[in-house]
Amino acid sequence: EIVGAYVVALKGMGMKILENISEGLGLEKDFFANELTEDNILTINHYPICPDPSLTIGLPKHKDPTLINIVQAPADIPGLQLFKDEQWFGFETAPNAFLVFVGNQLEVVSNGKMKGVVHRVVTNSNNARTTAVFFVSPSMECIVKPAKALSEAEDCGPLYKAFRYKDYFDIHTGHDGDRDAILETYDFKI
Ligand SMILES: O=C(O)CCC(=O)C(=O)O
Ligand SMILES: [Fe+2]
Repeated sequence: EIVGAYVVALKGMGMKILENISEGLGLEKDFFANELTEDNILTINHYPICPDPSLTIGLPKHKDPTLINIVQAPADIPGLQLFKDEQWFGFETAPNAFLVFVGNQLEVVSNGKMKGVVHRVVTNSNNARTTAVFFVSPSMECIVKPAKALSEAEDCGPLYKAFRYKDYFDIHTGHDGDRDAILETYDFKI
């Protein structure tokens, strides 16, 4: 019952965030209120205490295969790291804050205006860490492509090819979210 209410609230928050993003991108407010956001999954990740964090990683380097991910993580136990300028860095979060990650599908739909964030989770030797991650994804049959309004408005044309989400997802899971493998398959031009 509680998880059900939590998921409904997360979906509502996700759609609100996407409404604001569509507005920021200059798209209609309800641009994402369709099969682009139809598939929603709540996962719980548990990272046990690791005696020697140099030997193992919690979650390897990846970009999320979704439109957005909403992460609730304990503020006082570090773990998440972002990859920027060829290096990893951790960051602090506020208590009870949600982290919103841009996934690959939002990168495609926004025609590259928003970039999927490369991240990983490291382990630590002092505390176990548990996080809740809500995935907002297209349905498997959804055709994902750059929003026409964006590719036409700037004369740059679509920077990504259209694809069926299931085809993308199968490659993503087969390559652990490896960016290059996905870019190669879809001939992304960036
Ligand atoms: O557990 C976390 O801190 C992040 C998890 C994550 O990146 C994911 O599930 O895609
Ligand atoms: Fe992730």
